[in-house]
Amino acid sequence: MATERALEVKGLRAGYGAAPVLQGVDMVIAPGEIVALIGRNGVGKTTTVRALIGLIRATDGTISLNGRDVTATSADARARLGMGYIPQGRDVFPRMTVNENLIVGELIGGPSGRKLHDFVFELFPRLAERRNQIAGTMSGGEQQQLAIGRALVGSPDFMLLDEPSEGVQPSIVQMICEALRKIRTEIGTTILFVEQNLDTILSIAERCYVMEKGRIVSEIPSGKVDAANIREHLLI
Ligand SMILES: Nc1ncnc2c1ncn2[C@@H]1O[C@H](COP(=O)(O)OP(=O)(O)OP(=O)(O)O)[C@@H](O)[C@H]1O
Repeated sequence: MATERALEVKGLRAGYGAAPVLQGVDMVIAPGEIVALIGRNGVGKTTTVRALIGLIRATDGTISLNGRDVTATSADARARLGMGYIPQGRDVFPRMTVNENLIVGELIGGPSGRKLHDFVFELFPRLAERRNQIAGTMSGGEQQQLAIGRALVGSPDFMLLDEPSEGVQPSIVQMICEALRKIRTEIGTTILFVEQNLDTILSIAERCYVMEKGRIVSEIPSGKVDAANIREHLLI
């Protein structure tokens, strides 16, 4: 039976070595929601995403994906259970072509990955034109599109993006926002993204979690996501 909780995080604590960063993070995201994680610099947004996908270990608390406790599983296992991750700074394979990057992503997605390969080219026609180009020679915006495409062909139920608009020119940011909306509408993917760019948040977030000092301190609910409510949480 489908769960009403794509992601449920309870009392999550994590950090780097002896330095705790997350001090008990709680969040619940419904299937198909698009949620922004916002907050000032250094409050722990990237650390939250890295703990959710399993790149750093939880020292306490639980993470459940579609009702299944994944707290103790590896990043690789979480990817196979449906978590797709687009890190800050893109991180595509720079010496491979666009096509080769997508084929590597398909290894996680299995048979449905191949169909999504074509969908990626529909979402991002620029990638279709440049399918044989070496990824490292493309612009930052094109590499961001490819990073999203590579995660998408892994056929994730749940996508996590860390500052997808960072270093990307505004016209491409709009295209990326449209693509994320389309991914949700056409495939039903749940999306959590860390973002500092007000326009991007206003364009796609249905709800926001506000983070301070390693905790979620408030939520901007659906219908209240506007510039006045968000701006105060974005200042450095
Ligand atoms: N690899 C690391 N080793 C040790 N401390 C780290 C490491 N990465 C981040 N930190 C520290 O963890 C805290 C939270 O950092 P994090 O990157 O999660 O914040 P953030 O909210 O994403 O900030 P920003 O908006 O600047 O990216 C900061 O104090 C940071 O210095």
